[in-house]
Amino acid sequence: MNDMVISADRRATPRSDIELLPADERDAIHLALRSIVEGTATATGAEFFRALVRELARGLNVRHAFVSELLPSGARVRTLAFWFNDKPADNIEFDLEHTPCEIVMRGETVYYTHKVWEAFPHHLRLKDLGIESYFGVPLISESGREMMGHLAILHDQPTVKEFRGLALMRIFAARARAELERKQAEQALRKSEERLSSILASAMDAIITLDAEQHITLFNPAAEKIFRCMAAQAIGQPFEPFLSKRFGNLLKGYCLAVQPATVTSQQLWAPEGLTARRHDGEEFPVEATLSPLKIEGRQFFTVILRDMTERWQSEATLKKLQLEKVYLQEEIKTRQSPDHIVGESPAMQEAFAYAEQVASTDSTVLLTGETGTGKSVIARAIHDMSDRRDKLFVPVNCAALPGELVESELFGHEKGAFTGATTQRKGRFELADGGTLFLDEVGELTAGAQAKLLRVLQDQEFERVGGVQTLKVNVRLVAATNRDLAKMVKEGGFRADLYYRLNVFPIRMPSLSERPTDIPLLARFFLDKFARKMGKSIRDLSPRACERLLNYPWPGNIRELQNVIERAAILARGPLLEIDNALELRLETQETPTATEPLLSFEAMERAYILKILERTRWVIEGEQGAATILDLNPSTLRSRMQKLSIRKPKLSA
Ligand SMILES: Nc1ncnc2c1ncn2[C@@H]1O[C@H](COP(=O)(O)OP(=O)(O)OP(=O)(O)O)[C@@H](O)[C@H]1O
Repeated sequence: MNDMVISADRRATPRSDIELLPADERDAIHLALRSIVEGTATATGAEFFRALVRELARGLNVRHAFVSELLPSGARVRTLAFWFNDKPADNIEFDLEHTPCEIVMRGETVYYTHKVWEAFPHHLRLKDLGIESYFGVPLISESGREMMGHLAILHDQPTVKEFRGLALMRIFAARARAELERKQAEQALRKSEERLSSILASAMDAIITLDAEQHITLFNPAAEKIFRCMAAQAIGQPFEPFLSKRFGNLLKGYCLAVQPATVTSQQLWAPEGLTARRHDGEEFPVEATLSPLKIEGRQFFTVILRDMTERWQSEATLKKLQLEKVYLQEEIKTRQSPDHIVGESPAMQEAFAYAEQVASTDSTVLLTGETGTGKSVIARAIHDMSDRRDKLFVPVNCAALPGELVESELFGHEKGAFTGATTQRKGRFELADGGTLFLDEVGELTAGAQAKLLRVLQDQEFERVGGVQTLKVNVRLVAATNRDLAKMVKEGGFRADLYYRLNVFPIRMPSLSERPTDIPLLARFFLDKFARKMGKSIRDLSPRACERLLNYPWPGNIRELQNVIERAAILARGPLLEIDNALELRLETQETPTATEPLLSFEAMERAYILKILERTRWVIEGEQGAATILDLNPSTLRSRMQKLSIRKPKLSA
């Protein structure tokens, strides 16, 4: 039988154990104690553990000794130092189950004076190695709550029952525990430092700490990148040169205002619009938070700062793209430009040749001509033929913009420039940068907008409404008007200087009546377009329709022709397109009375008009071609009007 002793008294005071020994044993123990103390005195960390097991084995005259650390699972230990067969050995890790160490780990001091292997038959190594005696002391944390590891000695000889070395082991277990606690604290600190430095290193934001004098004490890798300055250069330097004046003042004020007593609740979110300065002097927009920090009674400040340059740029690009998208969508909807520009008449060919010549230059073009003559079509053709064709063509109808908004629409506005200007907005000049701006109905511009437009034409620069920053653009201007600008200038309705600037290269679009040969061409072009769109097979214009179109003066020019053909195509039933009577009626209603014509009363005019219609319809009142349909009256209403106005069918025309 082996002799096993388990001491229940964990807190026995080892030194007093020694004092109780007989003098000769006490001396021997004191000698061993001194040699162990001297052998381990200067060592710390791993070196201490190595010295401890060595000195312990030598001092107590045993062959093996180790000190271990309990692993987190609680079921295994790893040696911190291992003395084996009278010499140092590599550390080992082992399961506690079926070992005397398992009992030690429950907090007991354990010793087996001989045949320890008999008590642990499953632990084959004990027998193999010829281990006879075992002594183990637990390492319990200072708080007494945590099992940390153990200190053990093993020997290949039985030992005496009253093995006094146990007192020594208790002394050194306390030392080993203190060293182990220090090692674990160091490890925890190292881990937390690693975590902190990996947070600092991986942070996208600059993290900077400042001391009370606002000198930099920490500068993370993101700060190095953002400020283009190495930490080694920045640390110890004042932070002020890295900030714009406004930000610098804000920081100074903040540091002064922070009350040490309420230090934790005084975080500051720096307002929008702040800028900082890179090491090379470049200023950039930032967002930042400032917070106070107390370390060991000393005041520090943390600045977390984000470079907003890219975000602002992306936002600006996004805004521009969104604006462009809206324009392009609008354009797709409204653009009715023909697949090709129809017109073989000399007048049209001449206008087109001018457009072709001027397209490749950056000259301002002024398109004049009656409404519907194709000024917008030519403006786009000039853009498409120019080198700017890959950039935007931005059409603006000046007549469609309310007077008070025209300037902000063209030149943009700053936030707060006027009531309702809640955000900054780019104008169409900025949008058209690199491309072409088409100002339709330019004669409708307000005086303010005329002045600004003149400046852009002269210097290619302007300010947004409410803005101070001068913006430069590269825009080609094409303007159009159906008004007589020269006359407007004379009458004071249009700036003369602007007129001359616009009139650099005028192209007059001929009216349709000036190019009758184009009428059938255009009519067929529109007929083909609408018939295809409506899925109708209309082969051609009827000869009568052609004649009618040629005899009509087209005050609304191509737009009107297009509308007439569309209407006729809707009504068409056969393969040949007919133009209904409405065209003649348009003509008659549009005829202006000449000065020699007598002025009639309303009733006399009504009578004359109804008569005229009746003559045209050969006195047919009802039906699709009848006078009532043309006059948009109920036939019985027309009859009663005729009766009232004494209109009777003449006998001759019966
Ligand atoms: N040469 C052409 N060939 C085919 N279609 C044309 C031609 N010229 C104009 N159009 C068409 O006629 C219509 C009117 O043209 P546009 O809007 O260019 O006239 P405008 O002179 O600018 O009119 P406004 O002065 O009223 O603005 C458009 O639908 C256009 O597509």
